Amino acid sequence: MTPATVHYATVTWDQLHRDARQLAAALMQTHPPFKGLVAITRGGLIPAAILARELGCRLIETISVASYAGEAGTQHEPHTLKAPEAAGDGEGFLIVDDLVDSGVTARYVRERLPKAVFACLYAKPEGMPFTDHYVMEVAQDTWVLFPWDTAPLFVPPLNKNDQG
Ligand SMILES: O=P(O)(O)OC[C@H]1O[C@H](OP(=O)(O)OP(=O)(O)O)[C@H](O)[C@@H]1O
Ligand SMILES: Nc1nc2[nH]cnc2c(=O)[nH]1
Ligand SMILES: [Mg+2]
Repeated sequence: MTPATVHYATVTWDQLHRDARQLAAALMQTHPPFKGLVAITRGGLIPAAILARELGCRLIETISVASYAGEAGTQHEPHTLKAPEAAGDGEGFLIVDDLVDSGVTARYVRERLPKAVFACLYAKPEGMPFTDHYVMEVAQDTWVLFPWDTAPLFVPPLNKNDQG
């Protein structure tokens, strides 16, 4: 994301659950049963839990990827904090993340699990080439606010004289 980001898209728990179930249905139609899932922490954890329940998968691996800024003007460089040992080269596994934005995280993980299928809930155009499945496209200049990023807040009424 660039500093020019101006739009936000709020995703509720209900919406996220519906989208994850829709993704599960699409995956069941297009792939044989998966041996297991690899959740990209942390954002992929809750989508992976919902998919695991729907797909009947009990083997859940994780890969923890952290990104840090490179030299000024260069793309951030991911590195692995925890490798997905149980997933081998990814054959028979489904990689799960919440979204692809620049695609840097997805590309990095796919290089390490070249035979795995990749799925996420939301995809921005730059990240789309790096995912096999997604549920909804989001504009590149939009920041997705997940339910775990937000909390309900009091909003004053438009009529400031009625603070009821
Ligand atoms: O396509 P990209 O530009 O790489 O962005 C997408 C990644 O960014 C977020 O994770 P983040 O690294 O912020 O960590 P988190 O999952 O722990 O919140 C999100 O969960 C994706 O994993
Ligand atoms: N929460 C959140 N994390 C991100 N990481 C990269 N893009 C996004 C986004 O749109 N929303
Ligand atoms: Mg993430």
